Amino acid sequence: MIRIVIAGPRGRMGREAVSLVHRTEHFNLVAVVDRVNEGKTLAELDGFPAIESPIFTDLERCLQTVQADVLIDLTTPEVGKRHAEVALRYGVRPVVGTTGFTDDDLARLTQIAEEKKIGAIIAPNFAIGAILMMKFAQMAAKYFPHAEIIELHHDQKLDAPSGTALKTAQLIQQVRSSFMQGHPAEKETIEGARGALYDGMRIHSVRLPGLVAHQEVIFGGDGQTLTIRHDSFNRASFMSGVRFSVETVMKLETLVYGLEHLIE
Ligand SMILES: NC(=O)C1=CN([C@@H]2O[C@H](COP(=O)(O)OP(=O)(O)OC[C@H]3O[C@@H](n4cnc5c(N)ncnc54)[C@H](O)[C@@H]3O)[C@@H](O)[C@H]2O)C=CC1
Ligand SMILES: O=C(O)C1=N[C@H](C(=O)O)C[C@H](O)C1
Repeated sequence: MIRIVIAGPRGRMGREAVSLVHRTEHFNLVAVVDRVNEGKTLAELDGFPAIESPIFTDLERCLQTVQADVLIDLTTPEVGKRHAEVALRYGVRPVVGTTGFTDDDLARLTQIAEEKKIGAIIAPNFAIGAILMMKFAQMAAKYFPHAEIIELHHDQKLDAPSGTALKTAQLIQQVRSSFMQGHPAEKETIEGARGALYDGMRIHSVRLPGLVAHQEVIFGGDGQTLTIRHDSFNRASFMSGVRFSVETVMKLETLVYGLEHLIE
């Protein structure tokens, strides 16, 4: 039995994760961390099954009160960073889906995980199709070094570019020489027209109601283009990756950033 705390249970992802943990026989939801509702149980909140998991508004107090193995964090960038650090310090393995972490954040958390010799997973995307899309993009970049990333998300998303787009850009960067794409003399007549710049390649972020989570990587070569696209149409698409991460983090002794390191 893996004892789990979920932070952000009332969010779009958090609700799916509560349902996943509830229906998985060897998972036990020992508590949740919410912004409000201290002292209640999940069962008292609208739209949740009859789960008696206590609600805390502070992760430290939660981990001082309940015994947990894994923290699933699905909150906001600032909260997610703080939660991952607190969990590691309490010997609880973080599985973080929250995006918006910088390289410095990842380095600090990696150091703590190594000091504590416990596993942690920070996964910018839990959907298997998105992980394959990133892997295929990295393969393609060896042959097509000119790439632009277009990520498209719902308009309630806080961070831009998405964690997935940043991860994709890093994977492409690893297999191509650094260079600036486009015409050396190009000028934006409206600021931002060419998107964000990551090591010479452009990332474009679309935010619209109706979208969930989508990404296209377009590669250009001599007389041809190649487009690799992934679409998540609902948040259930992320849940097999959350389940896999919870099971896998129990066997790790360091921090892994991205599920592409864990799937064959
Ligand atoms: N890795 C992946 O596959 C995926 C990652 N995400 C990421 O997960 C995060 C959450 O996304 P959504 O569920 O769409 O957002 P959301 O806005 O629906 O949910 C966030 C929840 O966090 C809660 N929260 C805020 N501060 C808190 C605190 N101090 N303690 C406890 N809870 C707190 C909010 O009340 C809210 O319920 C985002 O960073 C998003 O980018 C989203 C989808 C997939
Ligand atoms: O906020 C979201 O919705 C998503 N966030 C993650 C990201 O930033 O890449 C994963 C997925 O794209 C959905």
